[in-house]
Amino acid sequence: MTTSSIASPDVDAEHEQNKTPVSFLGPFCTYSHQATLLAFPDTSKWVLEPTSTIKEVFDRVQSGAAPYGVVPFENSTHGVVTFTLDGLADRAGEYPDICVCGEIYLDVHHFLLGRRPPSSSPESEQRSSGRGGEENPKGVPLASLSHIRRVYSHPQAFGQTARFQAKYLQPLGIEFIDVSSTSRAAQLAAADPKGESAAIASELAGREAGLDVLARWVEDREDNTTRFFVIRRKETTEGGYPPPEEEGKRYKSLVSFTVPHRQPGALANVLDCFRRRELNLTSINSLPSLVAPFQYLFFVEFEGGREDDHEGRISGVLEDLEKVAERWRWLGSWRRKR
Ligand SMILES: O=C(O)C(=O)C[C@]1(C(=O)O)C=C[C@@H](O)C=C1
Repeated sequence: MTTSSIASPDVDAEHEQNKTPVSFLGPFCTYSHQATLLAFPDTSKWVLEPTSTIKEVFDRVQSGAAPYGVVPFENSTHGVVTFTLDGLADRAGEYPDICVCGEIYLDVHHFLLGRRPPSSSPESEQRSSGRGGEENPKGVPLASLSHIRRVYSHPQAFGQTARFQAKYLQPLGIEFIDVSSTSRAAQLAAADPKGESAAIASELAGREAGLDVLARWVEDREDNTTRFFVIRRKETTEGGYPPPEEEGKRYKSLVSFTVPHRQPGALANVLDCFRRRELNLTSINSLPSLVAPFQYLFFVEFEGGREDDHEGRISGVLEDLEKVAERWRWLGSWRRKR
């Protein structure tokens, strides 16, 4: 993917009107943008609309302003993305019509981006051996960082690069500043006239902002991957997502529920419904229910979908849930990608 193909979409207004909007956390070149392009690659059909927050993606999908949205759900290194879990939890009743209809996996490699120190030239860049031992090493600074005073990034990206920060940034007394996305972080670093700011963001975001690469592949693990959900309003078929596919017909589904708080074994009873129907669980998450302190809303994701429920196991488990959960909500099923 080149920066020009991703960051300078076709802006012919008349053309855009005939396309179906898809919302994602912007500005352009965020990881969310890159994931959105994987699921909605046909730019003659979809218009990709950046938002400032993940909440705004939920807002636009619920209101119908955008039939689809793409939101990061979990990262293989740092875990669940709480902003997205918040939207799916819908504890204020704002998103009654939102469900999940797809998933996307994106390999995430973070870069430290900023301005090279004034005295440095590419030739004088440090060439010490990093991961892999190649000429342009991974996970180590490529130039002195002594002029950097602050680093901007999204909290998830900070969480995925803790080892690099501890080894190379914290000893310099650098300040870490959370911002709404990694591309926003790159913009803020680029706007610093003194060149004392850096960002942890994608290579694309750095190129788009005109920043130098100060270190590449600074994530704690090379297999760092983020899984995104495609969300839509229930019943939306606009634009025909997901496209019909020959393969990949296996499904996953998501439900949320609360359990009677004072009843011993109440959570085990719900999980047992899935065991008895031989439905394999793929993730479990929880958030405070906000009904009373220390009561939780749970999310269970499992293999199988309403679309391929030939043996009635999904409809069966939902009937069982009705009996043992206090409240529950169907959040959708989609074709699994891995
Ligand atoms: O800031 C971005 O680039 C995003 O798209 C957000 C986000 C996230 O919230 O997980 C997406 C993927 C990476 O895990 C880091 C950040």
